[in-house]
Amino acid sequence: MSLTPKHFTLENLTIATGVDNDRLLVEDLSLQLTRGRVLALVGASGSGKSLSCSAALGVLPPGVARIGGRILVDGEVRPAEMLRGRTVATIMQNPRSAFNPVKTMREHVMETLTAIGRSRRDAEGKIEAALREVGLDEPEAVLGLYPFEMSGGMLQRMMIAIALLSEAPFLVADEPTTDLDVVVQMRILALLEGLVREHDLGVLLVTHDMGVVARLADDVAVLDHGRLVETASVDEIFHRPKHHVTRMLVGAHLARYGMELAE
Ligand SMILES: Nc1ncnc2c1ncn2[C@@H]1O[C@H](COP(=O)(O)OP(=O)(O)OP(=O)(O)O)[C@@H](O)[C@H]1O
Repeated sequence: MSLTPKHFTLENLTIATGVDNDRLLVEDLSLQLTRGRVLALVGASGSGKSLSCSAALGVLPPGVARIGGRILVDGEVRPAEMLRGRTVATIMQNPRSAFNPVKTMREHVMETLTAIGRSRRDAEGKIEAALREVGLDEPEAVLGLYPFEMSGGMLQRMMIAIALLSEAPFLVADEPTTDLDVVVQMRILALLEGLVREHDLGVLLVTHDMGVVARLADDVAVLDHGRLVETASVDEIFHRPKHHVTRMLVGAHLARYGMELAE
């Protein structure tokens, strides 16, 4: 595998649960992330977006298993667990639940770096720069804070800073702005947009918000009941949606602005 991989691929992923894994939750899903591009994964609640992310990160919940498919980096098959944190970083929906309430930000940063086998000495000089880059302007003070001393927006910035420090070329962002108020949402989206460009990140962005898709995504994959029903550029998805689920998602978004989909 090259040191700076270009592609992260989920190939024919099938995820199941139940006795003998007889209930399929995600079926034959193939997606490809490319450096410098944002792929939005959209679909109704329960369509399998989060489980697909978890499978990509090798962290499926107990009782749920990947029963088919593989993960490739630049065409080479890799175990998801080996990639997590090193090749693929993650930011999640509820930043508060992602942090241990009795640990400071510095402890979180150090733990993450240790977990992915990065030298602390190498990273030490980069920590303050990473915090500044995500808009945490007083890094020394922030590193001494506990989660309860920080707002949701600050915690999300911190989670993004930790992802940056891992220097992973790919990022899985599962509903990264859902729990934030609208003003903070806009700021976090602008931050992510800049970081994708600056660090040439390949991003899988899970969202139910087509406004976020319009703002950040280059490409869109639409899931319905665990199956991929449409993949296209963001422009195609908004102007020429084909599948009825895509049409419904885009139509619902336009309706918020008093507009309708052209027939
Ligand atoms: N731990 C679990 N055990 C069994 N079934 C699960 C588990 N987690 C999720 N599921 C089921 O898998 C399907 C997909 O769930 P998933 O959370 O991936 O959907 P989603 O598209 O992310 O939904 P949302 O937008 O509501 O987060 C759903 O039918 C859900 O009930």
